[in-house]
Amino acid sequence: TLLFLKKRKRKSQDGYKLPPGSMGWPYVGETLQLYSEDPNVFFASKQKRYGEIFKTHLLGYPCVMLASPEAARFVLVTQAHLFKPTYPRSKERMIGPRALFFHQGDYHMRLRKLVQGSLSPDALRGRVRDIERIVISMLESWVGQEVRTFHAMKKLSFDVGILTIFGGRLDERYKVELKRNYFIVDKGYNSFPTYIPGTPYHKAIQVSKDSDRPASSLPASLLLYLQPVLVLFRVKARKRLRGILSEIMKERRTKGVTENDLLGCLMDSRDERGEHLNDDQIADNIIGVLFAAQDTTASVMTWVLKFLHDHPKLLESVRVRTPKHRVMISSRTNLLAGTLIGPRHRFHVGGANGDPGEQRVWKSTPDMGANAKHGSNSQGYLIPKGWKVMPLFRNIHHNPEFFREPRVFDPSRFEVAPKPNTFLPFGNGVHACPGNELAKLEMLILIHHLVTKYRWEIVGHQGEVEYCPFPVPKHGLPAKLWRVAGGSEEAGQGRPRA
Ligand code: HEM
Repeated sequence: TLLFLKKRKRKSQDGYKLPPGSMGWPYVGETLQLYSEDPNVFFASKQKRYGEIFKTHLLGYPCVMLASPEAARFVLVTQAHLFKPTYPRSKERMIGPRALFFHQGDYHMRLRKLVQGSLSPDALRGRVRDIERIVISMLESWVGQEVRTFHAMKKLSFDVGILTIFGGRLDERYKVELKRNYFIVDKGYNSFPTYIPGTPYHKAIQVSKDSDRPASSLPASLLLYLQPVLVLFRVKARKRLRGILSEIMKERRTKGVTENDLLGCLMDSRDERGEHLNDDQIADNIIGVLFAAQDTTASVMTWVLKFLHDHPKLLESVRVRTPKHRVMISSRTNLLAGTLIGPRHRFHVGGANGDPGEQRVWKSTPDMGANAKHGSNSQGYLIPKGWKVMPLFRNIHHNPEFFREPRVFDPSRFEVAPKPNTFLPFGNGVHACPGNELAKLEMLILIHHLVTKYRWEIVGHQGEVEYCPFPVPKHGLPAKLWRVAGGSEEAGQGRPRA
């Protein structure tokens, strides 16, 4: 049973104690261990050793990790009011402290309603054609070239994010400037800023994974010395993003434009006292949604390409079903993942190899880290005030008790609905993802066009996973794409010669 204690004094009376676990070294705790090994292995080995609730010390904070569905629900839903979402300060600064992720209570609810409204199936109905246009243009620009799938998908989800936020009429020069500055900020956002050899951040700046970013051609040692300059560069890019948003808002106000996109909803909103949101509040939330919409969706779409490629029978059955549902994409937007491709072939959002939602916990947008406001007790353990609490979606999704052979890609597992609270790709409770319908729509449109008009080949050996921090196939899954007529290899131009 889940109880909570208002006062730590009761701890000794009731005999509640801290969960088992290790706090590691003074100050650094177990941070280096987490960052120098596969996070799957790190958390799975802890769970194996200490059970579903364990303590550790990461990034300077004592933490309690929750790998049980009931304990995660306790923090996210039933006792959510006892926990305050927190992020590393560097990330809060990058996104902007007024973004909804960092808040609880009335301000959070007000913003959440606005964001949710502009991402609802009703609002998305008018965006389908534009999303299709973006998807087709991305796929056509890929034909005949080797491209890292993850980067292509990042660009796709960025463009869809811009469409949802600013509608279909944003001036091209604004789009170019937003993209240029956003990707500079993004580069630093997901890295753990340390120069300690062996850590992913250190490796990332030694061997850039990003072929289309200019810094990658610089020698590693020079990059190390350039880090403080790069940080300043990012701060400048964040300021520039804010500046562009001000210009767009000013232009709309001068011209008296009212739009039903996210920016329009935020600009028009008034609270019960008739007060508008100020420009800082609007800007932080726009930048926040851009971040939340990007690597999450891009990493899932990268896995979709990989799994369809690796499972030709699945690809064929998706192709055969898709034309029947083609009309549905343009006429309805209340599609759920799986509707288009049939229940038998539902994708496990988050993939068998990881869970983008949970990656947020440590290194990305909406972090599940929470400060227990009171000493609280989960399944008989004490969570002292000020400790971070992290629901571990990854461990829950990989628990063989809930998902047989969890690491095997087997979409048929979803023919039977998962047990309650065991499958949470979009989170749970008041902070659950308001962009889930858009993400599913975007994926459906991509899958539809991919399987009906294109085939692709993965370049190089692909077995390993890297964390950016979302799990993606190594090097972002380099792949070549070509067109096929009628969706079948035989009828089309066929595989291009190398
Ligand atoms: C496959 C893609 C996606 C996945 C797996 C995903 C997952 C999640 C998860 C797990 C959360 C909850 C985090 C928490 O509880 O703190 C979340 C929150 C959020 N997501 Fe998504 N997301 C995706 C796509 C999107 C998109 C496309 C958008 C917007 C266009 C979006 C906007 C947001 C926002 C604004 C929040 C914060 C909500 C709040 O704090 O109230 N997400 N997402």
